[in-house]
Amino acid sequence: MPSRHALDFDPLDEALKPPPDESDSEHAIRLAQEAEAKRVSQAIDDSLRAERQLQKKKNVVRLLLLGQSESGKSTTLRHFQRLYTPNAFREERVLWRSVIQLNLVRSIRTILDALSNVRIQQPIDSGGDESDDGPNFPQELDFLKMRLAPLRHIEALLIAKLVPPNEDEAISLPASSSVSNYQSTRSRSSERSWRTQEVFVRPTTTWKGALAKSSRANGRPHSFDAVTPGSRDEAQEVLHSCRHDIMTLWNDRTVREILRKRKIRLEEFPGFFLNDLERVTSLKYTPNDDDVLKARLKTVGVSEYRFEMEAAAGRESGTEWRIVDVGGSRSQRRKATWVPFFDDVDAIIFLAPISGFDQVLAEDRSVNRLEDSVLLWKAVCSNKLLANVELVLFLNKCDILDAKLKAGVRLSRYVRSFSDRPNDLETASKYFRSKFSAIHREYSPNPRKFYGFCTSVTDTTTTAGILASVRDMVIRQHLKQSKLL
Ligand SMILES: Nc1nc2c(ncn2[C@@H]2O[C@H](COP(=O)(O)OP(=O)(O)OP(=O)(O)O)[C@@H](O)[C@H]2O)c(=O)[nH]1
Ligand SMILES: [Mg+2]
Repeated sequence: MPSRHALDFDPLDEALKPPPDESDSEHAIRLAQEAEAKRVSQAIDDSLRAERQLQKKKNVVRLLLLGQSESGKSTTLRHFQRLYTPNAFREERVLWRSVIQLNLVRSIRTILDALSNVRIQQPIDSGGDESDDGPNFPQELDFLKMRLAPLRHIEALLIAKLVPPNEDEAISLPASSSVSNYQSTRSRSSERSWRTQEVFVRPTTTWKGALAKSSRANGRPHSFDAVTPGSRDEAQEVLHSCRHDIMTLWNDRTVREILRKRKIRLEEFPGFFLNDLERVTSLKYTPNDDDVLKARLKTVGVSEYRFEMEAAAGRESGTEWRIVDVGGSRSQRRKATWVPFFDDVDAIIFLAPISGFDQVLAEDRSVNRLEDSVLLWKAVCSNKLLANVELVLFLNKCDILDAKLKAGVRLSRYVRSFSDRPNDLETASKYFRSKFSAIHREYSPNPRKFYGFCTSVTDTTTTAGILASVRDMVIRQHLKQSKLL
């Protein structure tokens, strides 16, 4: 058993103990020395912490996605996920089924509402050609509408599934609009009321998690089973049972003619799946990569996606990427939302959907989409906080621009300065590129290189190559900035 003396004795205490005969002045000197030693130790700790933070900063690449609503920011983010964290992307694909179902249901409602307004106002004809099945159509339409009525219930069900219960405003934001499309319908409030609703989710509410939870709440054993292929999914069952009627509606010549007359080009709407009906309404449907890129879910707030490239190698290994995706509608662009992310960003991908030259903003129907993009680009180029940030411009939705021009829409009608140039994709995209490049040159506070790409970010093949070039450029810029730190 240790002696009492051994337990009480602490050699460290003994060594640090003030000498028994310490004078007052020696006592004061000793206290001052101890305080100085504490200060030095604190300074070393602080410097080590700062060094660690700097190191951390050096290993984080920050990329910000900017552009107006529906410009393709979230789609570009999903592309990054698909390319650089393919396993995680593949695992989450199945969760997009509900979004795609909702996109489809909304397209069907667009058609039905467009038809009901025609019917109220005048008997349906097919462009003045009275010989067609026009006169019988209203009655057939009524039957079709009746048979498609369960889709309303499905829509409510899907919204409840995607949006958390306390998110009242989650369906109250406006949807896509084309100038000519809405000119003729502006006064019809009933038609507008539903079309001006777009489902959005806040990244912070993690809708993917909400989906998983909702299936648990239904008493099912597996968290993702509501969306697991082969399992029971009420929305999918209803869509499957309505598929013939949906096809009849979408493929009807008179319906197409009415949509054409109303200048409702559904194919150009975000979240368009009517051309994939057979596949998307099948009971075993699981979204593929293209479907996930085509699905539309508006962003409200800010979402940050962090990842280390799964195939990271060499100088990139250990580098964490943080891609920030913001909501692009006007209410989302307030300083408080966007500007905090300008701070230590390495590069910005700015998306300008050049197909929007004949469309107005969903949130402000007095503003042309192209004009809005140009003004936003000017503001980003001239922003002093971003003076040393590389700007990458995606002139996006080139596929839609191409289709529009091929369909005979004349660019010069909306963009006078385009004048009598050939009305084709190549000429138009070159023209826009030179305009955006001139703004970049003129408004950048310091000279910087212009990176401009014509993109269709829903196209997996072409976008993969472009994102690889962007990735290399961003890494170079990041290394340059790190050296300056
Ligand atoms: N055809 C085509 N569709 C595109 C293209 N880029 C994006 N889309 C579609 O346009 C819709 C809107 O894209 P998002 O990526 O959600 O737009 P966003 O910029 O994130 O919009 P907010 O979240 O409202 O700010 C989606 O349905 C996309 O699939 C493109 O180049 N071509
Ligand atoms: Mg978005």
